[in-house]
Amino acid sequence: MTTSFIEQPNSKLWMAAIKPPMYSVAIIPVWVGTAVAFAETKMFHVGIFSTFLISAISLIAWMNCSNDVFDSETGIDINKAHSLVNLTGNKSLIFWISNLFLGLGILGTLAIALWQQDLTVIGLILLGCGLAYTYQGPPFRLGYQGLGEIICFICFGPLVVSAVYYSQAGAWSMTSLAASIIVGIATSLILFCSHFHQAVDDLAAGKRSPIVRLGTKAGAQLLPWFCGSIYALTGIFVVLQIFPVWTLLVLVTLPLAWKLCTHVHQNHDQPEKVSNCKFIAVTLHFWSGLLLGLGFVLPF
Ligand SMILES: C/C(=C\COP(=O)(O)OP(=O)(O)O)CCC[C@H](C)CCC[C@H](C)CCCC(C)C
Ligand SMILES: O=C(O)C1=CC(=O)c2ccccc2C1=O
Repeated sequence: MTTSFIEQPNSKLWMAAIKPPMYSVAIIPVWVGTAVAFAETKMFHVGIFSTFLISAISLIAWMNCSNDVFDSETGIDINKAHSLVNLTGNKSLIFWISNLFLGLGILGTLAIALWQQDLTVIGLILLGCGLAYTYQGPPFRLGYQGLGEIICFICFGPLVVSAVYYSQAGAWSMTSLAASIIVGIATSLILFCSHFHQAVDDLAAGKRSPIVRLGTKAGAQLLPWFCGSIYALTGIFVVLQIFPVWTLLVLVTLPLAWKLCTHVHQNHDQPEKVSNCKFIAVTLHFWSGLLLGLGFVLPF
């Protein structure tokens, strides 16, 4: 079961509701897309980089606030003390705050489009926002059908990394597409891990997450393949000379991936023990993304 309403102090619940570590999922695609663009064009537009970073953070805030609003309508968050809607008791306030973040995120990317005199970036981000809405918003709620990981991969991988690359270089790149696959997988891994401790509540609320569909044991067995694909693909892209050899720095995160897989393997059916695996996945995503980007920038 998820956290009960009486177990934790309010400040802890607010931190859990705001989810500060989760904002690294906004930073990494912007960093990697920009690093690949710098490696290929030797140019770096600091204004576009900073604007993209602020927009991406606003869009994650939109996703997280609106997630609590939409989940309050299905009853799935009834036991979730760290829901912003449950904490404030004011769904419409959280709804309007989420819209404010969405507006900020879109305005930022619009500014980049105007800067570039090209609507490509705003087009890609609007597509990402539309897909993100289908994950949790009515009438779609595709996350409830177990499609969240695929949506997450497309949005945080090819869509956003390509948009960031384009915002810097004004063109497309095979290397950026290859890098986006790694970022997309590492981000979907976070969402996948976030379902282990919620399997019982999700099943009761009719949410067929991949862990509800597979069971926690099969989910734990799938995890090493999921993590392994990050390293295997990086190696393949280096051998194919799509990535510089320095991107093998990603291998430094292997102990973290090992920690994640063994922790989930041992505790997959114990919600209170496995619940922190999402944050191990966030750490893995952050360091693998940081080192991947560094691998592109270091040769200069
Ligand atoms: C809110 C998300 C996951 C949480 O879902 P869940 O309902 O399981 O959570 P709780 O258990 O805490 O209730 C994130 C889902 C991500 C989504 C599939 C894709 C988001 C796309 C971005 C908005 C696109 C822009 C990204 C930016 C970096 C430019
Ligand atoms: O609250 C969560 O579980 C998640 C929030 C979030 O913004 C995100 C973004 C990208 C991948 C996964 C997740 C979450 O799991």
